[in-house]
Amino acid sequence: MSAADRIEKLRHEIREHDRRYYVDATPSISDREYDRLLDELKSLEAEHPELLTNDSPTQRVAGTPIDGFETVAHARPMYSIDNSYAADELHKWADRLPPEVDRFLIDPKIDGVAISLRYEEGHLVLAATRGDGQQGDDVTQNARTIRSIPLSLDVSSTPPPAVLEVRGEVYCPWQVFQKWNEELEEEGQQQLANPRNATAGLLKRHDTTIVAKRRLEFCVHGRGELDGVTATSVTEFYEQVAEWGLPTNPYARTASSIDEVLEVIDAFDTTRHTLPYAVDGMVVKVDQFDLQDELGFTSRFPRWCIAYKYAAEQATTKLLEIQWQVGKTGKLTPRAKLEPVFVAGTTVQHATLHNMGEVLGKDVHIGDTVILEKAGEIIPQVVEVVKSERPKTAEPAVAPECCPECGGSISIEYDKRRVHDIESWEARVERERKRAEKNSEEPADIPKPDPLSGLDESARYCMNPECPAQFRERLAHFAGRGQMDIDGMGIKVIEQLMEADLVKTIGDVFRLHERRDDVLALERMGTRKAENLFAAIDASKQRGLARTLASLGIRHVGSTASRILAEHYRTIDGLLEASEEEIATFKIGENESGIGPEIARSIHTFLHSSTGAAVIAELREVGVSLEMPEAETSGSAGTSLAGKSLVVTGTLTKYSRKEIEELIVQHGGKASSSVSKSTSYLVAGENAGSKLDKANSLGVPVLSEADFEKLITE
Ligand SMILES: NC(=O)c1ccc[n+]([C@@H]2O[C@H](COP(=O)([O-])OP(=O)(O)OC[C@H]3O[C@@H](n4cnc5c(N)ncnc54)[C@H](O)[C@@H]3O)[C@@H](O)[C@H]2O)c1
Ligand SMILES: [Zn+2]
Repeated sequence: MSAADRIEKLRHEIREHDRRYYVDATPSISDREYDRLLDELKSLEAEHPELLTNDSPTQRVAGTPIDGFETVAHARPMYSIDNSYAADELHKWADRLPPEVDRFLIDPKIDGVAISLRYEEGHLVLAATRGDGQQGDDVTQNARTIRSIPLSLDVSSTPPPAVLEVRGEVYCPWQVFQKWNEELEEEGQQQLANPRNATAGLLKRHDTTIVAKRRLEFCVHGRGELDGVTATSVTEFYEQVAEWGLPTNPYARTASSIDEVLEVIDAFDTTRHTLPYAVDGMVVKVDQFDLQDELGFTSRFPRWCIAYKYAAEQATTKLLEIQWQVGKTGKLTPRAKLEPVFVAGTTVQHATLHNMGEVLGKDVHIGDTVILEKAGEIIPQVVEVVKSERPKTAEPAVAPECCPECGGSISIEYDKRRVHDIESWEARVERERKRAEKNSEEPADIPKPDPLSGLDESARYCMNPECPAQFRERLAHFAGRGQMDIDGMGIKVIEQLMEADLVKTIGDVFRLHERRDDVLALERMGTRKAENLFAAIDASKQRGLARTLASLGIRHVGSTASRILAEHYRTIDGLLEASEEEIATFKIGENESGIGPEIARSIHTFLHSSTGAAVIAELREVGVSLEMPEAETSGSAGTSLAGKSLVVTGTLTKYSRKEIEELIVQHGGKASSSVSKSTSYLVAGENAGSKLDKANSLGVPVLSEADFEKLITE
């Protein structure tokens, strides 16, 4: 292949990865692999400067604004940061700086999403994502739900500047990330690769209540347009914004030479593993603003700033076997069994391979030497196969043609995007033909997508409804923590119960006490343990509709969806009467419920299938509660303000501005800064001024603090 062709191919591939990464938040390759492609392109372009074009991915900040959000131009562009992986790269960077630079600021590189916050006269007026660096998406409504982003600045010690634009990182703390992934797993959905994808995916959601639920955090790390800010260095700037109530990273340090910088970086490699959020490197900045301004920017990066990325911890080991595990929905997941190896603090013996498409894509053979990586991810990943070390006897991986546990038949799913591309091809060609005809042009060539192949396989399912492996996994889920919470019914006991033919259906669990002697006859059971088990089973009958639904392991119907459904329909009969369409479209106040067609189809199909009907009948018969207790509402504060837009003005006695605005959001409302016809209420405190006049003239209802409290406690 000629250099020109290779360059074109790389650019095409990189753009495709950029789209997956920045727009869809579902990357298909690791960052390391991506960086390798970009490096190859960079060096080819360096060898062939005549082929360099300014639309090359090496020449611009990647990312594009997303459909459905308003696009906003940044007052000052938002750049990416040049990366380095080794000490000598940092030295090289420092060698190019003017000699006056004698102070660096180093702060942790939190692995989240860059955002710009604009405060005018102390009030948050705009939150925007980086987008392509020149233009981003207006995500103000989503940003307002993040608790560490003040809606107005704290001006008790320093008055606010006319304009304060801070740049910073929105991120998803480990705890939130883990809980979220557990929920996805429970719902049989694809898990999130890392906290950064989680954050990126969430910020582009249109439903602020979903965003509010996940508790993202924010931390300042840079500046945009400023008017009336006196800081002359990053250090001073951080101090100043902290006074206004904006969070900065407590681990920011200064150093006066690159050697000192490297010491800070080294020391932090240990600390970072103890933090409640993901840190993948350190960012080194020239501290003084005047020197930063003098240095300026390249097309993609500031010259006064560089990121040092810690190497993801990797290890090399041998892949012994591929095991196919059957999940509760029948999904078969390939898992690599490995020669035990120590990586990032733990001994690893297994790594996930996700699906057959990925196994084929990585060309995994049994007996291969593989490189494992534990980057931000908790579960180690097989990054690549070392082909040069492949033994002659190595066998290519094959997917099972039937369920490895029950022999049941298999159904295969393919990458949805590819299926769509293929199915829509003719229509796209036709559309282009019509468009061209109208403009009397030649239609552009829309290449026919390749047919589906094994590489596109995204999942494999055992279709046998009586598959014992599926039942075992379903039962473990049913009895598990957060679902029916049946203490003493772990996987081992479940296996024993199934083996002794004591439990063949979920209803059997609740009839176990009728077979006391058989239960007592199980190995390692004993009277005490059995009594505890019976008591736990009995107690679980009162968990209520939401938890019972979630415990059934219906695809896409996890704890969140179950709670929303239970709160809306109150009883199983209410839910049984609802049509699929009704379930997909009912509203909470004026808001979307968050259920949507996919969940609706799944729950409706289940409830009206013979299996589903049988499960419900059994649960009723044994006395499991299938109602939502009256007193119980959702974990969030409530939905009394759902779909309402509120403006707060004047001085309040009980709440700060930030507190009341948080309350509004917690109760499902929107806190806006200006009164218009669409404002639902104006909450007015002492000395309310022009906003009160405007509300009165527009006929917007005005609430006192007490009225407001009544509204949210109703
Ligand atoms: N896997 C894929 O398909 C794929 C595709 C595209 C990009 N990527 C990856 O994305 C990365 C490029 O993304 P990028 O342009 O956002 O660059 P980056 O993540 O390497 O670094 C720049 C970002 O760091 C953030 N940051 C965090 N803490 C900071 C601090 N204290 N000070 C300043 N900034 C801080 C800012 O948001 C800034 O935008 C590369 O590592 C690449 O591997 C992967
Ligand atoms: Zn099976």
